[in-house]
Amino acid sequence: MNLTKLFEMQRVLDERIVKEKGLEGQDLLPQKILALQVELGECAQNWRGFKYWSKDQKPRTIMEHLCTECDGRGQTEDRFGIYDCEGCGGNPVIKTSNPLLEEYIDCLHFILSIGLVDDLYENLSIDLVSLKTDSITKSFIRIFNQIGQLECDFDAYEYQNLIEYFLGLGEMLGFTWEQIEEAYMSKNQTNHKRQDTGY
Ligand SMILES: O=c1ccn([C@H]2C[C@H](O)[C@@H](COP(=O)(O)OP(=O)(O)OP(=O)(O)O)O2)c(=O)[nH]1
Repeated sequence: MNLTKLFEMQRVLDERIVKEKGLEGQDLLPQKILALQVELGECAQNWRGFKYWSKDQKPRTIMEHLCTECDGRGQTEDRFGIYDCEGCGGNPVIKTSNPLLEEYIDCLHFILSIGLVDDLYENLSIDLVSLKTDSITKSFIRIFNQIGQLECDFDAYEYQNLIEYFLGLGEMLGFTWEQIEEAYMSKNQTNHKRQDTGY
């Protein structure tokens, strides 16, 4: 797991956002902390395993995106007959995505971004481990607590704990490091494209 490369990519993205939004010199740490809490909540929402009151506790790991030209029917119709849709050629599922992984990756962006504040990440120990608890629910709670703890004591010790519990959560959710890295690269690129198009 090479976090150095991800920190460098995150730095480029963050500096670009700050420049393009005219936020130079502003302390964005509170916003980043809250953004991480929100994304972590969205990640839990897509995991769903804590919803003991519901029959539907299945993680949202596959979402089908349907062709908009035929509204997912695969076919179009006119007065002469029914034809395969020109947009999708009759295969209306144009892509699938993994909402749970995507929310985890948004969290990773903000965790890296927080580590870049005051160069906190430079004091991380080289041997990062992944820390687990005895359930995914408790890992989510642990990470929420750890974010609060880091907000009180903004130091490398609390930051390292946050990363290590977050890495442990990724494993407990079934993600490999290769999957996480690839998804990070892809979302990082999307975030750049958003800046290109004035998001
Ligand atoms: O300084 C920043 C600010 C944002 N991001 C990234 C993190 C995350 O990948 C994305 C913001 O989250 P999301 O993609 O969910 O955007 P949103 O604007 O919150 O989405 P929505 O409009 O769906 O609420 O921007 C950074 O990397 N650095």
